[in-house]
Formats: sequence, structure tokens, C-alpha cells
Amino acid sequence: MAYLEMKHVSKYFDRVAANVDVNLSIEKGEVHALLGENGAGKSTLMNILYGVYHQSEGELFLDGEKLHIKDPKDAIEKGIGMVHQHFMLIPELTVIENVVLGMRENKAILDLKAAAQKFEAMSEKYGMHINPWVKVDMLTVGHQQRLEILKALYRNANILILDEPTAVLTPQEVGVLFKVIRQLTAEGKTIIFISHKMNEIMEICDYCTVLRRGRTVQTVKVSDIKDKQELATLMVGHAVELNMHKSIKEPGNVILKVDKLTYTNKLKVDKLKEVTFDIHEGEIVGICGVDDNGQSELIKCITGNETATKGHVTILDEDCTHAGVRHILDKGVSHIPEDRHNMAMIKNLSINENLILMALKKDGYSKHGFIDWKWVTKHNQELCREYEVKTPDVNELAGNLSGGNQQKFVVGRELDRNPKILVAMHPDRGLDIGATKYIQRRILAEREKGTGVVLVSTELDEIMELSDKIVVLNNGEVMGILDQKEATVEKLGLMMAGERMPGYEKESDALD
Ligand SMILES: Nc1ncnc2c1ncn2[C@@H]1O[C@H](COP(=O)(O)OP(=O)(O)OP(=O)(O)O)[C@@H](O)[C@H]1O
Repeated sequence: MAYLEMKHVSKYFDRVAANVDVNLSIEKGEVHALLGENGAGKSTLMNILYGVYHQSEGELFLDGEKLHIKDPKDAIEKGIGMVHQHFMLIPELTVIENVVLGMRENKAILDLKAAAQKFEAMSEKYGMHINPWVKVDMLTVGHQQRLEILKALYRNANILILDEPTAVLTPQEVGVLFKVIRQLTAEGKTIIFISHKMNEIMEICDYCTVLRRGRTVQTVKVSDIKDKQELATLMVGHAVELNMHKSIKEPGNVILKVDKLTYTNKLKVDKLKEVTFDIHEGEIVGICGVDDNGQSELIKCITGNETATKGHVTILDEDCTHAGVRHILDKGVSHIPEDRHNMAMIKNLSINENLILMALKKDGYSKHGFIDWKWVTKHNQELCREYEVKTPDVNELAGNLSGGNQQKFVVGRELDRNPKILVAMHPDRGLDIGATKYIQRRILAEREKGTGVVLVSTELDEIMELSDKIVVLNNGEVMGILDQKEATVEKLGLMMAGERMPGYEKESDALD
């Protein structure tokens, strides 16, 4: 028997069979990938192992002994830790308070100083430095993830489940994470790695178990897989077209102008400094940079979620610098925000309700001042079919969908508004490879229709493949704007690290 065994595990929610007769065998010290399309049942299976859910059928074994896990606290006591897609931290508390929170060791709760020392030694050992005394809401997303991992290790996790850990990380941070994973497995710890990124699975994992529609398809040795195309085919069950076809076309009139946009936040930090660029009809402008270099603030200023301190945003010839969100959306702007749960959807509403949140004025949605639910439901059913949102029906609570399927309906809703301008921040985050390619094709189709697209992504391949021109941000400033043809990973990398293109020097540099 392997170190960890899940045998004939099934999990049924009200109307959904999320896992059906799943078998998983994992040896100690290996990195084991779980791969599957959005909604295949990966998170559910791991939530069973972590005690969030109880299986409807089947058995679990650890080190030859039958495993009964009451709840996550019990899982942690049995040496199983999990870092979820959406972190479980309390932002108002400090790092160390989050680490010791809920631990049964009363001593550790009282002696925060000793806990902080132990924590610091641990973060030193794994090269993941975090100040134990800062509040979590001051940490970047990458550091919050480090904290989640360290928190699990602090509690002596021997098995660490990482649910799409790289989705929110910069390439540099992915490098650090992989180093930590190697260090952990060398110490005999076991990693379960859920990911949609084929390259990463090929790079870091020893074995890969593929799930499809809740069932185990196969477990393969990763070194036996030829390339990511083969892995993608194994996941979907048929070949996936990975190439994109983008037409050559002349862009039209300017539809969005960002002029010397400056934004200083509440902590008096200049997050954007005189950012200038414009977007034409039928043009995709990629915004590229290491996370937290002004991208969020830029998008918030364009969409009316924040107001620029100086400078202007002009949308379709109207100065919208001080306009509110509603006005900007009504001008024909669609927004796929970065923070799916807080900005894009309401988890406790149904998919049907979520799908009309932005579109109450759409033709057909209302009749004599009332929502025409029959029409709305039919329309939304078609939308879900088109975007392959896996759900029993549109009355399901949005919060019950898998992460990737939530993202799909948000993208579907925004594109369904027939935007003149599409502002998309990480539109395919958390999507499986098939869905990612589908969404990328839809963005290219928008370009064909004449829509101007602002695309923020940390995936350089995606930025280079889709964009007509690329604006590189570093520390809130534009380092240069490259034409797609002249962009290379090396050039973009240097500019992301702060190297300026000719014409974008600082005034002080130009005087030297
Ligand atoms: N609490 C819940 N109530 C009802 N259905 C649920 C619940 N949690 C998950 N599901 C359903 O179970 C199925 C599997 O979801 P799960 O989140 O495990 O998929 P996943 O493989 O992790 O997907 P993704 O790659 O999109 O994160 C989905 O159809 C989802 O809608």
C-alpha cells in the first residue's frame, strides 16, 4: 500500500457528483500533480483529504492506517496541510497571529515572541522571508501564499496540498516556490500540486493523476510524457489546439486615452506616475509587469473604481477621469476584474442573477419595468452552454461552482455586453488549457469586431501572442511601449525589471 491512499472515493453534493469512485495513490516524498478540466473535481477531492468535506463513499489510508478526518483542524494534527486557491488568512491580524490562530497549544498563543522566533527561523530555512509583525493586509499576494505555506509547515505538515499555487505568482516567485518544493521533498515531505499549467507539471511533478468529470482517468509518470500537448490531450480526452491565429489589421480611431495618469494611494505611495498610452479600435494593448507595479491601480482608474490624482482618462472622446463606474460601463466598457470574488460576482446569488448584474438595461431583460425571468433564464442557459460553464442549471449558487467555472461565466457575461472597450485583467486565471485557449480566441474575435482591449497578464507568452502593442510597467511608470513584432521575453524581462527604452528615460537621466 502506498503512503497515502484514497480508495473508491465519491462525493455527491445536492445535484452534483463531484467525485465518483476516485482512486489516488501517492508515495512519500513525491510531488504528485492533480490535473483535470475546470470542474473535474480536483479541489473537492483535496477538500476531502483536508477534512473540509466528508466523502459520501470510499476510504482513506495514511501510512497503512485507516484515516478518519473530522475537520481541517484534525487534518492538520494528522500532518496534512492545504493552501487553498483563495487564502484563509485574516487580513487585520499580524503574520504571527495568523500563524498561531486556532492552535491548541495555548502556550504558543500566549508567547507570541517565541512563536515569532520559531517562525523566523523557519522562513530563513526555506528562503521565504516575511516579517512576523506586519499585518497581513500589507502583504503582497505572493507573500500571503508564502505565509500560508509557512503556516502549514509551522504546524508540522508532512503532506502539503497546493491548490493552483502559481496562479497568482510572478515568474520569479514561481522559481522560489519550486525551490521550496524541492527542499521539502528532499526532507521527505509529500506535495500534492493542483495546476492547469502544463509546463509547471512537466517541471516539478513526479507523477500526475488525471481526473475527468469527477473520475480518475489515469496516473502517469511525468517523465514518460513527451510534451505539454500530450499532457493536454490526456486531460481533455482529445487533441487541444494550442496555436492562435491572429489576423493582420490596421487599428481604427483612438477610443481610450490615458494621459499622464498619476495615482497616489491612501498611504501616500505613488502607485502610478504619468502613465501615458492610447488604444485604438480593434487593437489589443497588453499591460505587462511584475505583479503590483501599478497594474491594479491603472485598471481601477480606467474603470472608475479609483480616481486619478492627476492626469486624464478619455473614453470615446469624453473625459472620464472623474466618472463613476456605472457611467463608464454604460459607455460600452466591459470589465473582467482581477479579484473574482470581491469585484466580479456575488457568491450567494444564483448564476442567473449574477449574469444580469451588469446588464439590466440589455434588450430583452426587462418587460414593463420587471425582469423577464423566462427570457433571462433562456439567454443565460445559452451563455453557459457557449462558455461551457459546468453547472446543473443557472439557478445554482455561483459560490458552488468550481473556481474556473466562476471565471468562465464572468468572462461570458462581460463579452455578452458587446463592449466597445474590454478591460481584462488575468481573464484566464484558473482556467484549464482548453478554456484558456477558448477565451483567448474570444478576445481575438473582439479585436476583429473593432473592440479595443486592455489586457493585463503576468503570462508573457499570452501577452506576446495576443497584444498588438505592449506597455511595460515598472514601479508605476511606463518603461516603454513595444510593438508586438519587436517584443521578446528577454526585452520584456529587462524592462519589467526597470530598464527603460530610448525615449522613456527619466528627466534627470536625460539631463546627464
Ligand atoms: N459546495 C458545493 N456545492 C455544490 N456543488 C459543488 C460544491 N463544491 C463543488 N461543487 C461542484 O463540484 C464539481 C467539482 O468542483 P471542483 O471545485 O472540485 O472542481 P475543480 O476540478 O477543482 O475545478 P477548477 O479547476 O475550476 O478549480 C463542480 O461541478 C462544482 O460545481
